[in-house]
Amino acid sequence: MTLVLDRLSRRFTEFAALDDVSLRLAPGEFLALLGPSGSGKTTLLRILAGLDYPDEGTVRQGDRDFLAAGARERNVGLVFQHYALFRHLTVRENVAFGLRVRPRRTRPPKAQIRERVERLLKRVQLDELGDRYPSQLSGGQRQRVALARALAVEPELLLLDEPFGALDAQVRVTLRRWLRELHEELRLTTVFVTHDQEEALELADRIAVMNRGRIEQVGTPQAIYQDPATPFVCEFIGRTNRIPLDRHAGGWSAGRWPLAIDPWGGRHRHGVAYVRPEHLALAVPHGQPAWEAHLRHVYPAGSVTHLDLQVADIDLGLEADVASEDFARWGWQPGAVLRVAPLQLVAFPFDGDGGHAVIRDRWTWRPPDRR
Ligand SMILES: Nc1ncnc2c1ncn2[C@@H]1O[C@H](COP(=O)(O)OP(=O)(O)OP(=O)(O)O)[C@@H](O)[C@H]1O
Repeated sequence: MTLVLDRLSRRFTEFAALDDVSLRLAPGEFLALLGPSGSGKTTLLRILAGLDYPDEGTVRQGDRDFLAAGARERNVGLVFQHYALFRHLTVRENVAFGLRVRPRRTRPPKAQIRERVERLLKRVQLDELGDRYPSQLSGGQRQRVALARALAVEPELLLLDEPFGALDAQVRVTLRRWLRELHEELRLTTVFVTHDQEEALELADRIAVMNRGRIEQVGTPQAIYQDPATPFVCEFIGRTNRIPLDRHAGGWSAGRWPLAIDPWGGRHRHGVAYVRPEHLALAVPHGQPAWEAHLRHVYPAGSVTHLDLQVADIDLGLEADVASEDFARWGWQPGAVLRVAPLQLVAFPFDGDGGHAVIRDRWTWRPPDRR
């Protein structure tokens, strides 16, 4: 049943760790909470787990007041970054722990516990290592044991707080793909906390981007990347170029490059455009509007080449990405002058005193063939 989080706030002394957060969690969905350190991700997860309570707001599951239930009654499985495995118990005993400590009334018979543990060990691909102790396992293996232990109690909600945060990059990638496959098999409602955007983009059905205790945007990974809703999301997800825009008598422009229309009907004077490195055209024909950009550095990175450009006209350095094959064909060398223009962008005007972006006046521009 859908879990409805409504207007949650949590303050620590004067500081709002969560500030008016609302979110719906559909059954079987994999939601990533993504945000920088201190943005409130763990606080939100702890509230769902029953380890902390909000000062304001509700969490409901149908008619049920989710927050009124104790941590045990909520039937959640928890995995943290730092493996909280019992060192003196084997892998098998660790996985069985949550079932063994149940009151007799709800505890399954021994044979059933044994059978469930074996099934789980197979599922997390550790059936050969059941007799080992945690100290005899790699970090990745320990996290899989932690996950098996969380799954053993057959939770309705799985809460994962940076479960792969302490592992090296290669193991992280392997485990995240494995977790996604496991999720597709089990379809457990899952909330996954991470500050690693690649992890969130690859794993999640939807991402909630958090900043300073608030949710900036909730959406599919594609929507978050293609249609960022706020300047924070533009800058936090992926790489981007931030280009100031100004309105003159002749319309809006960034230096010599003009916007085709006035998106804000004359209401604003200044704004900012965000352009991803892959959304810069680099060989705009003469006669079409473009900036002249000096190619300062070239960074080959396999199939893609990153270019570091300097545009004197707007006094900005820009990053551009180009397919390495195309780059080789063009034969540019550092020092070359390229004719550069945005292919698509997201723009926000600033309010009257020029201080804050006006989020509701967000404007996206794509050429017709990219809409
Ligand atoms: N018990 C507490 N007492 C006081 N402040 C707290 C407490 N718990 C969290 N905070 C503060 O609330 C803010 C949000 O913390 P939280 O742990 O939710 O962030 P996070 O997004 O999970 O960060 P990280 O990625 O670093 O774990 C932080 O500024 C933190 O210092």
